[in-house]
Amino acid sequence: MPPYADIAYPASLSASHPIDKPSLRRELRRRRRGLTPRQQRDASRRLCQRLKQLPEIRRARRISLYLPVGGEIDPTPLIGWLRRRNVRVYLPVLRPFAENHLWLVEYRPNTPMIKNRFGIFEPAPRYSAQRRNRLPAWGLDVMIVPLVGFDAQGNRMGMGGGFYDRTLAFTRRRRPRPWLIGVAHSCQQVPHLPPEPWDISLQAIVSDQEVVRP
Ligand SMILES: Nc1nc2c(c(=O)[nH]1)N(C=O)[C@@H](CNc1ccc(C(=O)N[C@@H](CCC(=O)O)C(=O)O)cc1)CN2
Ligand SMILES: Nc1ncnc2c1ncn2[C@@H]1O[C@H](COP(=O)(O)OP(=O)(O)OP(=O)(O)O)[C@@H](O)[C@H]1O
Repeated sequence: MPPYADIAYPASLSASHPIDKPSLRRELRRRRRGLTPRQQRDASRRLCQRLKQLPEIRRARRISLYLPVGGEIDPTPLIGWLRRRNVRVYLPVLRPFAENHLWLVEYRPNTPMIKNRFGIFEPAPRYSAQRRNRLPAWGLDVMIVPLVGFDAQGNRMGMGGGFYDRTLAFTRRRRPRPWLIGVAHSCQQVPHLPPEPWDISLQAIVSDQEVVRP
C-alpha cells in the first residue's frame, strides 16, 4: 500500500466515480509542495541511490532528466555522477513554434540557462537553436520523466500539457526508443489512474521508496 493510502482521497477517486484528473492533479501537486526541505533531501537521496543501481542507467551513454520545480523529486544529484562516467546529460526545452513539444538539449557545465514561461530553468534559446546541441528523443538511452501521479500498474499522470506524450509519440511506430523511467515521491502514488489512449507507457517508475516495473 502507498504510505498515504489512509489519507482521504478526493471523492472523485472512489471506484464508483470516473476520476476527475484536474482536481487529482491539483491535490497531488499540493502534496509534493508540502514536503519539508528535509523530506525533499532524503527523498532525492533515496531516489538517486535506486537510479544508480538500475542496469539500464549504468549502461546508458545519453540520459535526459529535468530540473525540479514545485516540490518535484530532485534527480539532479545524478548529474555529477553521470558526468564522471562520461554520460551526456540532456534537459527538456519547450520547443518554439511547436505547441507542447519538447526539445532535448545537452546540459554542460557552461550551458547558458534562462527561465521558461513556467519558471523552469532550461538551456537558452540561442544555445538550444543550434542543432549540434540537441538530440532527437530516439537518440537517448534513458529518459527520466517527472510524474505528478502514478499507480502500481505503471499508469502515469504529468503536469497536463501532454509534453512528454507528444514528444514520445514516435515510439509507437519506430525503434530505437529510449528507456522511459518515471520518477516521483512515494506520496504521489494513488490506487488507480485511468490510462489515456495517448499515454506512452513507462518501463519503470522509481520513487524514494520503491521501483515499480509494470
Ligand atoms: N521540472 C520539469 N520540467 C519540465 C516538465 C515538468 O513536468 N517538470 N514538463 C513536463 O511536461 C515540461 C513543462 N511542462 C509544464 C506543463 C504545465 C505546467 C503548468 O501547468 N503550469 C502552470 C499553469 C500554466 C501557466 O502558468 O501558464 C501551473 O503551474 O499551474 C508547467 C510545466 C518540460 N519541463
Ligand atoms: N501525441 C499527442 N498528440 C496530440 N495531443 C496529445 C498527444 N498526447 C497528448 N495529447 C494531449 O495533451 C493533453 C494533456 O494530456 P494529459 O492530461 O495526459 O497530460 P500528461 O500526461 O499529464 O502530461 P505530460 O505528457 O506532459 O506528462 C490532452 O488533451 C491530450 O489530448
